[in-house]
Amino acid sequence: WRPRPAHPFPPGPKGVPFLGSVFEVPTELLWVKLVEWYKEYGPIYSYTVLGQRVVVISGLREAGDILDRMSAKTSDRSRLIKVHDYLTRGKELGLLPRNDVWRAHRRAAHESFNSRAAQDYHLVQEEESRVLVKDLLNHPGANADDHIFRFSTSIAWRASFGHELIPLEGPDPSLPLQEIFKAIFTGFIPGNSIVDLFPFLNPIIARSKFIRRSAPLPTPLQSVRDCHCQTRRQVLRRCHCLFRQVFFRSSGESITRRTDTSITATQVDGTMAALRWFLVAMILYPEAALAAREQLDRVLGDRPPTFADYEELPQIEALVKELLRWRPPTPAGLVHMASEDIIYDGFLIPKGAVLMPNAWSLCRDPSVYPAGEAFDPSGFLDDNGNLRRPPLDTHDDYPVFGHGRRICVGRALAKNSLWISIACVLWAFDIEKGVDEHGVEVTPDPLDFIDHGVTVWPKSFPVKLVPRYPDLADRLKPEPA
Ligand code: HEM
Repeated sequence: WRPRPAHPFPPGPKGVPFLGSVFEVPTELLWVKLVEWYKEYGPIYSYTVLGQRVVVISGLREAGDILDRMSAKTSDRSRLIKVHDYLTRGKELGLLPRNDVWRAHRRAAHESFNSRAAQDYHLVQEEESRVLVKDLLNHPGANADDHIFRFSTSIAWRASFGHELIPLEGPDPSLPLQEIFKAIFTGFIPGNSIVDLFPFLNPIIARSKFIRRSAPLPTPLQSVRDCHCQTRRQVLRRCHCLFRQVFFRSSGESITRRTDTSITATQVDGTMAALRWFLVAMILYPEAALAAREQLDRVLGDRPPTFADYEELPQIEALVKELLRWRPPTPAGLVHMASEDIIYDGFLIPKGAVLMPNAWSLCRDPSVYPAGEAFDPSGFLDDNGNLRRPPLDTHDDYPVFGHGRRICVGRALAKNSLWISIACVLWAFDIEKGVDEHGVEVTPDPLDFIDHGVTVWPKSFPVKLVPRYPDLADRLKPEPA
């Protein structure tokens, strides 16, 4: 028996006794349901799944109040047993509870990826973007998704482990990661695993080798980790990467052993999703591509962009912001957990409640982003064509990277990867509709989503990239020093 709380829980769907909303919460495209409920219950609502209260936050002001300003009480993570205990064996930074181990990992990752440190990866990102353009030029038959995958994993691999560039055709040490990402991210969705729905089963599962063997991950995860361990010592001394930072400046080997694939998984998936949506947006909204291209041509003439051009190309940053707003790669956000009881707007958010920032709705908060469903980067620019001052609670107009003490630690690196690759592709190509195997032109459907667990991608579609310069390959060669 528990005393009736003095404050009510946030309103929301009632579900059925004991089970709550377990039958209403989908295991795929979760945010679609969250948006539907937002329209019915408002920016703060809650539901339960098997006794677990989930509070969904869909307004920027509310997210700022609860997840940023009350971060000391709202930056824990609920324990996802399947992913944390079995798939990643307690080595996923993003899943660690708010304890000293998490703080040490977070510090190490921050040292390596804060906005100043992220500049150390500029050369890698510029090189990778030129390789992306070159590959798109030389392999027009290959699926654009393959190029985007190569680009995203290669940067992640180099930034995290100091690896060499991963070629489009050739040995790719990151391949096992694809399988790992899918399994990890699927496990992130609340209610997606039996052991998380019925935690009392955990002791039985923990003792049963037979049941645990059905978890798909340990072998590839182990092999990827072993690969880092072998190459790490040789490459670390001559590269700039997260592991070097951690290995030589922080608490050493114990942390590197623990951090491994988690950081790579997050960055690859988010960047990949965003670049796929970029191609969709450029085909459906050619006027946005045109505005950015005019600025590129005016500032650069016919040479490819570099980070030195950053200040003079606000159109590109506006485009990146709009891309992440229009199609947030993680539309249901990543959940936090309340570590204390909180009273907010007269409602009780109880200790242990799962806090879910509904990124899809946050990115469409009408008080700040009136463009809603349309793709319009000009909303981020003032009358003089400069970036507008970001409104309160938007994290520089990037609400997509999360909140409070859990805010994405690699956001500077991610933004830079998107900025330089988008600038290079727009400078190099006209992006047009491709044709299917019957020669029929295909218009990508912006509402055809592929659920990849935490991230959501557009369904694969053909795209035609028309080089804007006959001597594009020559123009990509680095200038002689
Ligand atoms: C477009 C690309 C990316 C997107 C959309 C994205 C988004 C996110 C989001 C929504 C979170 C959860 C924040 C929260 O709990 O409030 C997160 C956490 C995290 N991100 Fe990213 N991210 C991206 C790229 C990256 C990159 C490039 C890195 C690493 C270099 C990275 C590393 C992490 C880590 C380690 C966490 C967990 C932080 C913690 O729990 O303390 N992410 N990211």
